[in-house]
Amino acid sequence: MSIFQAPAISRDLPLTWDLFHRDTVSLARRLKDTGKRFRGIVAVSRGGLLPAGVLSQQLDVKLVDTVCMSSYSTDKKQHRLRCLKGVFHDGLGWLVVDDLADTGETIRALRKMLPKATFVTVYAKPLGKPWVDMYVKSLEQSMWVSFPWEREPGLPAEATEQETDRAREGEGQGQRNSNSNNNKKDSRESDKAGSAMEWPMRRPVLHQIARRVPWQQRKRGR
Ligand SMILES: O=P(O)(O)OC[C@H]1O[C@H](OP(=O)(O)OP(=O)(O)O)[C@H](O)[C@@H]1O
Repeated sequence: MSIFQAPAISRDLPLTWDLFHRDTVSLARRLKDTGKRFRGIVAVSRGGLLPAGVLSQQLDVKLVDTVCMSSYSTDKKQHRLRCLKGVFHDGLGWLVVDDLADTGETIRALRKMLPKATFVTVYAKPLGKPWVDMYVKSLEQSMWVSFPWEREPGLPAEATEQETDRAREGEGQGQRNSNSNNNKKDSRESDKAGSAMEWPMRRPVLHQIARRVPWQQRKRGR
């Protein structure tokens, strides 16, 4: 497994719904220009759910499935990528959609599951680009992308993760955690113990890939 170097956070990219929508429609137009028709779309949950909805409309593809990926920290400070729900075909004729290819680890893992699929993302960073067939916008590796669905309605695009958490929890419950890295890590570790890990009941976990990137160095600059 590759070891990725630490990208320094230089600036954030706060995306609005409108900009995300326009970028995803651009992706759809480029896909249409290829003349390729897709029998179905696989959204990479969670970030791929939103672009998949837009592409489903734009490309008039009504068959939509998901693969559900989760990454979490281990005691050895490694990061593992786990497939909570996969699909059981080779991807022929399918379009796999995610919001962002950051280190490329997610798409790289999914290419093993769906070797014949076409992989697209709306945004791609340098380490992620080699793993996708098409993307719309290139981002610096150090950028932290704040997607609109990760914030609360009414908060500005520049809202921090802490501001989003406070808005979700309401007044009086105190600040959950002053460190946004820990916020995400906590939620991922709770994923590890959650009931979603029970899927699929009678099949082995499809992909367990060691993530050797220290959390602070990981995608979106978090
Ligand atoms: O190229 P990579 O380094 O693998 O990063 C890209 C992945 O990271 C994000 O998901 P995240 O792990 O934040 O999970 P989420 O979509 O459930 O929030 C994004 O939606 C991609 O799936």
